Amino acid sequence: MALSEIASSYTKTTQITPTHLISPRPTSLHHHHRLSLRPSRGRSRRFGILCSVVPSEVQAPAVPSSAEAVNNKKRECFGVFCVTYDLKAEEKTKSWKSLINVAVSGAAGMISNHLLFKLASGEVFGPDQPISLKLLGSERSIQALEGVAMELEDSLYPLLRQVSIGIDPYEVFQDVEWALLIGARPRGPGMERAGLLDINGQIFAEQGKALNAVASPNVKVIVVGNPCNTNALICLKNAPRIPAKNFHALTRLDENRAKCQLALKAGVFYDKVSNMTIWGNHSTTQVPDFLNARINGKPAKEVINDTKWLKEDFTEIVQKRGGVLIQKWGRSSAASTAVSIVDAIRSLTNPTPDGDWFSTGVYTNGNPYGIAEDIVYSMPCRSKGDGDYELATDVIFDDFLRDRLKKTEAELLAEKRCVAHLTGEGNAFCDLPEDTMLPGEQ
Ligand SMILES: NC(=O)C1=CN([C@@H]2O[C@H](COP(=O)(O)OP(=O)(O)OC[C@H]3O[C@@H](n4cnc5c(N)ncnc54)[C@H](OP(=O)(O)O)[C@@H]3O)[C@@H](O)[C@H]2O)C=CC1
Ligand SMILES: O=C([O-])CC(=O)C(=O)O
Repeated sequence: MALSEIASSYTKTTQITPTHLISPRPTSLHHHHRLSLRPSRGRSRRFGILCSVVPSEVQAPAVPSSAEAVNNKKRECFGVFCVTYDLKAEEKTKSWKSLINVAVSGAAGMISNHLLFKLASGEVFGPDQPISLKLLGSERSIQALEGVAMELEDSLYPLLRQVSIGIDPYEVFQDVEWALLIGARPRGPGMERAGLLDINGQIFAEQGKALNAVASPNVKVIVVGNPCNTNALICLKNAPRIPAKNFHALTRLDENRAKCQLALKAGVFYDKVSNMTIWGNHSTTQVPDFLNARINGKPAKEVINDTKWLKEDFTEIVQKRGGVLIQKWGRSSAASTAVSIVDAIRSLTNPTPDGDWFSTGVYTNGNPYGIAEDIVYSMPCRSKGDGDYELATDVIFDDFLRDRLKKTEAELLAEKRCVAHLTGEGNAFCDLPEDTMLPGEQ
């Protein structure tokens, strides 16, 4: 069924005024006060049109001044999210699945600005999958998050049943079935890689603890914020209740970039490229595997027949694509990263086409490739479409590939030693190789 059909298939039936559901906007005084405090629990704001049907999650509003009260009376809920729809009365929505809760951190950032609208449209989880978006921000971004929620409102997505915003992961991650962890501090001038690992590691340690405490027990977690492999490792180590297998570091953008380059070189459209593995770290040591990649079902090496280009140019182009883009755009890939997050989710929620596989950074725990255990390393995976995956075993290796796999493994092991204080493994010891860089750094 087309989304437009679904949209026209139900009617607004009830106007409600849930004064108890949405806290008043903070005054600048409130805001200033909050800046000096650790974010407290109970402060997420709901923008959902379903807000009327989940009374167990209501929260008490802050006590406003009388002037504020008058003001808030007029704007106690955000337009369309103050209206509820009578889903039960509508025949077509009966075929919808039950609501899923999806958390997005860094929700006011650039990647999220593309991703959220894809999630809300149905293109990610399907046209019969209503969705609740739970947006995690910070004191810095709370106003911007309201703006994001307003834009979501104005988009009139029929499947978007609820939007809530908050700054406390323990609240935002409540019952989430997917957590897309995008927010992370960018590396500033003069900041050591070790410093970046520590600062972002602390964010992901806290978010891991929060997921452990309140998320759905089988939540799937995709870590995007860099350095994403080690952030994912920190996150899963802080969430022992959740299977380690459920944590992913996003390397799908690298896979997509690699497919594009092979297609360009071979003079084919990129849908002809399959079995594209990115091995290892989402960094400049990542290994885009041209040995196992296929073009029109044939080994890429046979179709391209230029080993020098594959070993040197192709590998480096993919490793540094993010940096070149930053030089052109003045900021890192946002739209294509959002697309690759969609691809990553869809690869786990749809069966992998026969013979093909996809790349994702996963926890190494009994892998058949001889890669060190207990790190998050990107590998070739297949899914039945149930959210889970298995490692592909029909993979070949040669000396060049083995050598590269070791190098990216060494980098990840060094990153792991550097964050031992955040994974519960003792004192950190940072001896990062000098060439350790994000794809966006050059
Ligand atoms: N794995 C991959 O393939 C890719 C990963 N990335 C990574 O994704 C992340 C997000 O990128 P993008 O959306 O473009 O970035 P933006 O700068 O647009 O947004 C990042 C968000 O991170 C949050 N943040 C958390 N902690 C801090 C902090 N200490 N200082 C500043 N901001 C902070 C901010 O949100 P708030 O204030 O709400 O916390 C901000 O909105 C980055 O780490 C980037 O390197 C980017 C491209 C590809
Ligand atoms: O380094 C960055 O922030 C951007 C990045 O990961 C990429 O483009 O692959």
